Amino acid sequence: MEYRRLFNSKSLMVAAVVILLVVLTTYNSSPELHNHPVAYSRAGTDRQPDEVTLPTCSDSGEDKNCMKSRLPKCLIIGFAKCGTYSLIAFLAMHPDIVTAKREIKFFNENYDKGLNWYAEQMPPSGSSQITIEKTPGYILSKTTLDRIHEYNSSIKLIVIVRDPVIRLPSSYAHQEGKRNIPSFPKWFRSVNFTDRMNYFQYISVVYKVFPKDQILVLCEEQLEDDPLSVMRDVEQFLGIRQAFKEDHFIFNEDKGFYCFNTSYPRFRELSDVLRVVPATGCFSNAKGRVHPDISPALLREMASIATKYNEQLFALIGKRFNWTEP
Ligand SMILES: Nc1ncnc2c1ncn2[C@@H]1O[C@H](COP(=O)(O)OS(=O)(=O)O)[C@@H](OP(=O)(O)O)[C@H]1O
Repeated sequence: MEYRRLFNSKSLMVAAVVILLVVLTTYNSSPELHNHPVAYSRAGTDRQPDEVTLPTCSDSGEDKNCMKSRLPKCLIIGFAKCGTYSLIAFLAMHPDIVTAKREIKFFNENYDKGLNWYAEQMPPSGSSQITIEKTPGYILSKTTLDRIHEYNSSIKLIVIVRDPVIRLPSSYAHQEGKRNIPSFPKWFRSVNFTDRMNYFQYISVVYKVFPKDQILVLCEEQLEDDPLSVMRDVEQFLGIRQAFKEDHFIFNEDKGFYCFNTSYPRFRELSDVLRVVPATGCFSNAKGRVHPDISPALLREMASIATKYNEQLFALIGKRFNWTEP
């Protein structure tokens, strides 16, 4: 009896020590592995990293009903003040698309947090859905684009641009609430306006890092005037079914923009996460601000600076936008 008790307690101790050693070895083997994006993507299987955390199901197969956080297969990488929010919010209505609820800024500002952290920011999705994240700042740095390429070299990228002569007043209107902001002409000369009007310098880098067929360049003016046609372009680009219909969007005379058709079931499902006025289906007042009046002379000056960059852009992407000319 004594002998058996001794044996049991000894084997229990040995088992406990073995378990402890296994746990410690696993933990110490590569403490940064799970936090380092590149290390993570190389570790494990050869698959592209689209299946990371598993909060709501334990099925590792591709069961359609298995909802889990999946990494983005498409990013909206630029440009700020060009309709990026309206674009991603409208896309969220598509049954095959799931969108991150905010700008995650992973590849530029939060890269050290690791790919697991990035995945955790994504809402659950089914295996046939595509997760999209937008951070307009991604396009501004080659390092960021290289990181995206290393993360997933076959990722799809969407860039949305806007008449540069309108984008600058939009940036100004966004800051107008701040105290001591100078008049538009003074503000314009205080910022690096040539840089802000030159989309070509940034988009040409994207074309160097990624193949052409993985890049879609859209324009804000089309999104504003005909959101359905933009949604169709994205459906085609992503290779997903045509689900958007004319009556998904309703032009609101008061707002002066297209808004969601609030009677769509998916709108009601999403309305608490979208920044919209639930009653109208329009975006909040942060979108569609009143722009400052600009003198014809300053407009001409801005347009003549922008025009050479615009021509370079049109040649690069093989399409033209109807933007202000000098
Ligand atoms: N349907 C609809 N409703 C409201 N607003 C619309 C819409 N479509 C495009 N836009 C334009 O989106 C502009 C804001 O761009 P972003 O969302 O990229 O701004 S931000 O960078 O996220 O702050 C915003 O710019 P401003 O008009 O200067 O406010 C809008 O012109």
